[in-house]
Amino acid sequence: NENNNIPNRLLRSRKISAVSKFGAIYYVKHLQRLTPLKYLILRNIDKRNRDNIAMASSAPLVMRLVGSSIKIAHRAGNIIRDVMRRGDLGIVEKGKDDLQTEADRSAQRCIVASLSKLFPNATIIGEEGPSDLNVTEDWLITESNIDFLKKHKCPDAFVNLKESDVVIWVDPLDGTSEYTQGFLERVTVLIGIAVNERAVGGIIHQPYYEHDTGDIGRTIWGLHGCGTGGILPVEPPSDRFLVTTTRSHSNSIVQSALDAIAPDEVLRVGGAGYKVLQLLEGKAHAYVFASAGCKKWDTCAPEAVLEANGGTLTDMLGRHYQYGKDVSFPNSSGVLGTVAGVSHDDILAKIPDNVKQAMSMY
Ligand SMILES: Nc1ncnc2c1ncn2[C@@H]1O[C@H](COP(=O)(O)O)[C@@H](OP(=O)(O)O)[C@H]1O
Ligand SMILES: [Mg+2]
Ligand SMILES: [Mg+2]
Ligand SMILES: [Mg+2]
Repeated sequence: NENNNIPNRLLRSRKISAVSKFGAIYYVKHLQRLTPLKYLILRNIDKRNRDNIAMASSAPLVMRLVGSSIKIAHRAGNIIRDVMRRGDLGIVEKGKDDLQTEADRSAQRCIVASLSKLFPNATIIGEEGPSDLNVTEDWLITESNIDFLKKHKCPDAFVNLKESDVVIWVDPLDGTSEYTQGFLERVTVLIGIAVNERAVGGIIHQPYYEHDTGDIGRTIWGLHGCGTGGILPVEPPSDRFLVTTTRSHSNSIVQSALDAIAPDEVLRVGGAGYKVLQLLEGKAHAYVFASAGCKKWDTCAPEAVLEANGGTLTDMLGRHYQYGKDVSFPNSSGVLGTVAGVSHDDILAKIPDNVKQAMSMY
């Protein structure tokens, strides 16, 4: 389980490092307290810490992007829980059915400040617009997930990737409406990595996911050519066809698409990130949203994670969205996601012309 207490952990690793450096002196001075065995253990921990720091800074760019984003999304999740615990959500209405809270603002500041410090030449676009990046040390995450870096090799396609070719799409809190109404499990933090217009990497952090052990929060990642982690994907049932869609942003076109597909059951839940997690967990076969409401930051990370696991995410006409730095934000032709093993084309074929027309108007 990931350690939430970053300041303490830093403190501990600094202490260990100091003991290791001055170990000989410490050993002479505190003979009774620090046995040779303890000293050797501390020195080993220090060496491991230093190896990890070296690995985190020398790994290929795309691996550092994913490794750091795993840590950063986790920190943003802590901020989201802190705001809720304090109770004052600071809700602002950005537009119709479109809220922003203190958690959206603070989580974005933490994510964008951390990413821009680590990757100054990448383009970073956050849902909440330009943020004040002058944040406390506590919100500046410079660590990387070492486990990810150690266990995975950089896919060949990204070996020569340049920072200036990367666009990072940040949704600091996906499912704001659910957050304000207490459907907390559906809240996610989304960090999507785009290269050459395509969503290739993504992090979906779920701050309120409850593990059987009682621990809270999980982080799912996906990278093209590398697979997914943080979740054990489950296949959906073979005897029923289940579709997931919006809870709070439905309209008649959204409903026509669902009627035409005629699934055995429609799950109405909030959050683009959460709906893709439902696909990976075998709770639904398809995510169908025939509306222009989602934006690039809603789908970049979920698309990359779903596709890294063999699924597909496109618009309602079967086209992949473009995620370059100059694209417009709205996903104006809707969202269709399918899990590995489900035919995307079969579902596309069922979408009626009036829906397709409405989705290609922009
Ligand atoms: N009609 C609409 N107006 C504004 N935002 C919309 C929208 N339809 C979808 N969205 C955005 O798309 C995301 C997923 O929507 P839904 O939960 O309805 O499936 C939400 O992201 P945020 O919560 O990050 O703003 C939501 O705001
Ligand atoms: Mg929003
Ligand atoms: Mg969102
Ligand atoms: Mg959001």
